[in-house]
Amino acid sequence: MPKIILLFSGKRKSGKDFLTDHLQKVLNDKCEIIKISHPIKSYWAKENNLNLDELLSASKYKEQYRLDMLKWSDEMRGKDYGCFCRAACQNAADNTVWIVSDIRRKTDMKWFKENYGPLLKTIRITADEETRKERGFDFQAGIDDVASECDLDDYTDWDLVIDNGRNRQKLEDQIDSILALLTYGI
Ligand SMILES: Nc1ncnc2c1ncn2[C@@H]1O[C@H](COP(=O)(O)OP(=O)(O)OP(=O)(O)O)[C@@H](O)[C@H]1O
Repeated sequence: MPKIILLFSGKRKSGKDFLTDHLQKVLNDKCEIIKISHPIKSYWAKENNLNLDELLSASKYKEQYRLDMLKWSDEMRGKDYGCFCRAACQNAADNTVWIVSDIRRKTDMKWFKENYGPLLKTIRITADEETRKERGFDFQAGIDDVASECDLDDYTDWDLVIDNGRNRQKLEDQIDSILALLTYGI
Protein backbone atom coordinates (compact mmCIF):
# COMPACT_ATOMS: atom_id res chain seq x y z
CA MET A 1 0.00 0.00 0.00
CA PRO A 2 1.47 3.39 -0.98
CA LYS A 3 1.69 6.25 1.54
CA ILE A 4 0.88 8.88 -1.03
CA ILE A 5 -0.52 8.89 -4.57
CA LEU A 6 0.15 11.75 -6.98
CA LEU A 7 -2.44 12.02 -9.75
CA PHE A 8 -1.20 13.95 -12.81
CA SER A 9 -3.43 15.35 -15.50
CA GLY A 10 -2.68 17.49 -18.54
CA LYS A 11 -3.51 17.84 -22.18
CA ARG A 12 -1.56 16.21 -24.99
CA LYS A 13 2.09 17.31 -25.08
CA SER A 14 1.73 19.35 -21.90
CA GLY A 15 4.64 17.30 -20.58
CA LYS A 16 3.12 14.68 -18.29
CA ASP A 17 5.70 12.02 -19.15
CA PHE A 18 8.56 14.50 -19.13
CA LEU A 19 7.81 15.80 -15.63
CA THR A 20 6.82 12.49 -14.07
CA ASP A 21 9.94 10.79 -15.49
CA HIS A 22 12.09 13.49 -13.88
CA LEU A 23 10.20 13.20 -10.63
CA GLN A 24 10.82 9.46 -10.65
CA LYS A 25 14.56 10.03 -11.03
CA VAL A 26 14.54 12.36 -8.03
CA LEU A 27 12.48 10.03 -5.86
CA ASN A 28 14.56 7.11 -7.03
CA ASP A 29 13.44 3.75 -5.65
CA LYS A 30 10.74 5.29 -3.43
CA CYS A 31 8.26 5.53 -6.26
CA GLU A 32 6.41 3.75 -8.99
CA ILE A 33 4.95 5.27 -12.14
CA ILE A 34 1.49 3.99 -12.96
CA LYS A 35 -0.20 4.62 -16.28
CA ILE A 36 -3.91 4.01 -16.64
CA SER A 37 -3.23 3.68 -20.36
CA HIS A 38 -0.89 0.72 -19.74
CA PRO A 39 -3.57 -2.00 -19.32
CA ILE A 40 -5.41 -0.47 -22.29
CA LYS A 41 -2.32 -0.63 -24.49
CA SER A 42 -1.23 -4.08 -23.40
CA TYR A 43 -4.67 -5.53 -24.17
CA TRP A 44 -4.77 -3.67 -27.49
CA ALA A 45 -1.27 -4.81 -28.47
CA LYS A 46 -2.08 -8.43 -27.69
CA GLU A 47 -5.38 -8.43 -29.58
CA ASN A 48 -3.91 -6.74 -32.66
CA ASN A 49 -0.44 -8.23 -32.63
CA LEU A 50 1.31 -4.88 -32.15
CA ASN A 51 4.53 -3.83 -30.46
CA LEU A 52 3.67 -2.87 -26.87
CA ASP A 53 6.88 -0.90 -26.23
CA GLU A 54 6.21 1.29 -29.25
CA LEU A 55 2.64 1.86 -28.09
CA LEU A 56 3.89 2.86 -24.64
CA SER A 57 6.47 5.31 -25.93
CA ALA A 58 5.88 8.84 -27.26
CA SER A 59 6.11 7.59 -30.83
CA LYS A 60 4.10 8.24 -33.99
CA TYR A 61 3.05 4.59 -33.75
CA LYS A 62 1.01 5.41 -30.63
CA GLU A 63 -0.76 8.26 -32.46
CA GLN A 64 -1.76 5.84 -35.23
CA TYR A 65 -3.82 3.74 -32.82
CA ARG A 66 -4.95 6.47 -30.41
CA LEU A 67 -8.45 6.86 -31.87
CA ASP A 68 -9.20 3.13 -32.04
CA MET A 69 -7.91 2.54 -28.53
CA LEU A 70 -10.00 5.46 -27.32
CA LYS A 71 -13.21 4.09 -28.82
CA TRP A 72 -12.64 0.62 -27.44
CA SER A 73 -11.64 1.81 -23.98
CA ASP A 74 -14.71 4.08 -23.80
CA GLU A 75 -16.91 1.04 -24.39
CA MET A 76 -15.15 -0.81 -21.58
CA ARG A 77 -15.47 2.21 -19.25
CA GLY A 78 -19.18 2.42 -20.03
CA LYS A 79 -19.56 -1.00 -18.40
CA ASP A 80 -17.17 -0.36 -15.47
CA TYR A 81 -15.64 3.10 -15.09
CA GLY A 82 -12.89 1.84 -12.78
CA CYS A 83 -11.74 -1.10 -14.89
CA PHE A 84 -8.47 0.41 -16.17
CA CYS A 85 -7.65 2.29 -12.95
CA ARG A 86 -8.09 -0.95 -11.02
CA ALA A 87 -6.00 -3.00 -13.49
CA ALA A 88 -3.21 -0.41 -13.45
CA CYS A 89 -3.10 -0.34 -9.63
CA GLN A 90 -3.25 -4.12 -9.33
CA ASN A 91 -0.06 -4.38 -11.38
CA ALA A 92 1.75 -1.68 -9.39
CA ALA A 93 4.61 -2.52 -7.04
CA ASP A 94 4.16 -1.93 -3.35
CA ASN A 95 6.07 1.36 -3.16
CA THR A 96 5.94 4.49 -0.97
CA VAL A 97 4.82 6.90 -3.70
CA TRP A 98 2.64 6.10 -6.65
CA ILE A 99 2.80 8.54 -9.54
CA VAL A 100 -0.24 8.13 -11.78
CA SER A 101 0.81 10.03 -14.88
CA ASP A 102 -2.37 10.09 -16.98
CA ILE A 103 -5.56 10.95 -15.13
CA ARG A 104 -8.01 11.99 -17.84
CA ARG A 105 -11.59 11.80 -16.67
CA LYS A 106 -13.80 12.74 -13.76
CA THR A 107 -14.51 9.03 -13.35
CA ASP A 108 -10.74 8.34 -12.95
CA MET A 109 -10.71 10.93 -10.19
CA LYS A 110 -13.87 9.44 -8.69
CA TRP A 111 -12.40 5.92 -8.66
CA PHE A 112 -9.18 7.03 -6.96
CA LYS A 113 -11.10 9.11 -4.40
CA GLU A 114 -13.35 6.16 -3.59
CA ASN A 115 -10.46 3.75 -3.23
CA TYR A 116 -7.52 5.85 -1.96
CA GLY A 117 -9.09 9.19 -0.94
CA PRO A 118 -6.84 10.31 1.96
CA LEU A 119 -3.64 9.44 0.09
CA LEU A 120 -4.28 11.59 -2.98
CA LYS A 121 -2.64 14.77 -4.23
CA THR A 122 -3.78 16.05 -7.62
CA ILE A 123 -1.61 17.95 -10.08
CA ARG A 124 -2.60 19.61 -13.34
CA ILE A 125 0.12 20.32 -15.91
CA THR A 126 -0.66 23.15 -18.31
CA ALA A 127 1.11 24.46 -21.39
CA ASP A 128 0.15 27.03 -23.99
CA GLU A 129 -0.96 25.64 -27.35
CA GLU A 130 2.00 27.03 -29.24
CA THR A 131 4.47 25.20 -27.01
CA ARG A 132 2.43 22.00 -27.27
CA LYS A 133 2.51 22.36 -31.06
CA GLU A 134 6.29 22.73 -30.99
CA ARG A 135 6.33 19.42 -29.11
CA GLY A 136 4.32 17.69 -31.83
CA PHE A 137 0.73 18.43 -30.87
CA ASP A 138 -1.57 18.61 -33.86
CA PHE A 139 -5.29 19.04 -33.17
CA GLN A 140 -7.33 16.03 -34.21
CA ALA A 141 -11.10 16.06 -34.15
CA GLY A 142 -12.40 13.02 -32.29
CA ILE A 143 -9.34 12.97 -30.05
CA ASP A 144 -8.71 16.49 -28.78
CA ASP A 145 -12.33 17.56 -28.47
CA VAL A 146 -13.69 14.54 -26.56
CA ALA A 147 -13.81 13.43 -22.93
CA SER A 148 -10.35 11.84 -22.74
CA GLU A 149 -8.75 15.23 -23.42
CA CYS A 150 -11.37 17.64 -22.09
CA ASP A 151 -13.26 16.05 -19.21
CA LEU A 152 -11.00 17.58 -16.54
CA ASP A 153 -10.71 21.01 -18.17
CA ASP A 154 -13.35 22.38 -15.81
CA TYR A 155 -12.02 20.62 -12.70
CA THR A 156 -10.69 23.28 -10.35
CA ASP A 157 -9.83 21.47 -7.16
CA TRP A 158 -6.16 20.69 -7.98
CA ASP A 159 -3.63 20.61 -5.14
CA LEU A 160 -1.09 22.05 -7.56
CA VAL A 161 -1.11 23.51 -11.07
CA ILE A 162 2.23 23.54 -12.90
CA ASP A 163 2.81 25.71 -15.94
CA ASN A 164 5.00 23.70 -18.29
CA GLY A 165 4.60 26.02 -21.25
CA ARG A 166 6.47 29.05 -22.52
CA ASN A 167 6.47 30.76 -19.11
CA ARG A 168 7.50 27.70 -17.13
CA GLN A 169 9.85 27.80 -14.18
CA LYS A 170 13.13 25.89 -14.21
CA LEU A 171 12.69 22.14 -14.05
CA GLU A 172 14.19 21.97 -10.52
CA ASP A 173 11.61 24.49 -9.29
CA GLN A 174 8.79 22.58 -10.96
CA ILE A 175 9.97 19.38 -9.28
CA ASP A 176 10.39 21.17 -5.92
CA SER A 177 6.79 22.33 -6.03
CA ILE A 178 5.71 18.69 -6.42
CA LEU A 179 8.05 17.51 -3.66
CA ALA A 180 6.48 20.10 -1.34
CA LEU A 181 3.23 18.14 -1.62
CA LEU A 182 5.01 15.07 -0.28
CA THR A 183 6.60 16.75 2.73
CA TYR A 184 3.87 15.83 5.16
CA GLY A 185 2.82 12.69 3.34
CA ILE A 186 5.90 10.47 3.70
N1 LIG B 1 9.77 21.33 -19.67
C1 LIG B 1 10.17 20.75 -20.81
N2 LIG B 1 11.39 21.05 -21.34
C2 LIG B 1 11.80 20.47 -22.48
N3 LIG B 1 11.09 19.56 -23.19
C3 LIG B 1 9.89 19.22 -22.71
C4 LIG B 1 9.37 19.79 -21.50
N4 LIG B 1 8.15 19.24 -21.27
C5 LIG B 1 7.94 18.37 -22.29
N5 LIG B 1 8.96 18.35 -23.15
C6 LIG B 1 9.07 17.52 -24.39
O1 LIG B 1 7.84 17.64 -25.10
C7 LIG B 1 7.46 16.38 -25.68
C8 LIG B 1 6.08 15.99 -25.18
O2 LIG B 1 6.13 15.79 -23.77
P1 LIG B 1 5.46 14.53 -23.06
O3 LIG B 1 5.61 13.30 -23.89
O4 LIG B 1 5.96 14.50 -21.66
O5 LIG B 1 3.94 15.03 -23.10
P2 LIG B 1 2.65 14.24 -22.61
O6 LIG B 1 1.80 15.25 -21.89
O7 LIG B 1 3.05 13.03 -21.86
O8 LIG B 1 1.99 13.90 -24.02
P3 LIG B 1 0.97 12.73 -24.47
O9 LIG B 1 -0.34 13.06 -23.76
O10 LIG B 1 0.89 12.88 -25.92
O11 LIG B 1 1.55 11.43 -24.00
C9 LIG B 1 8.54 15.38 -25.29
O12 LIG B 1 9.46 15.26 -26.34
C10 LIG B 1 9.19 16.03 -24.06
O13 LIG B 1 10.55 15.66 -23.92
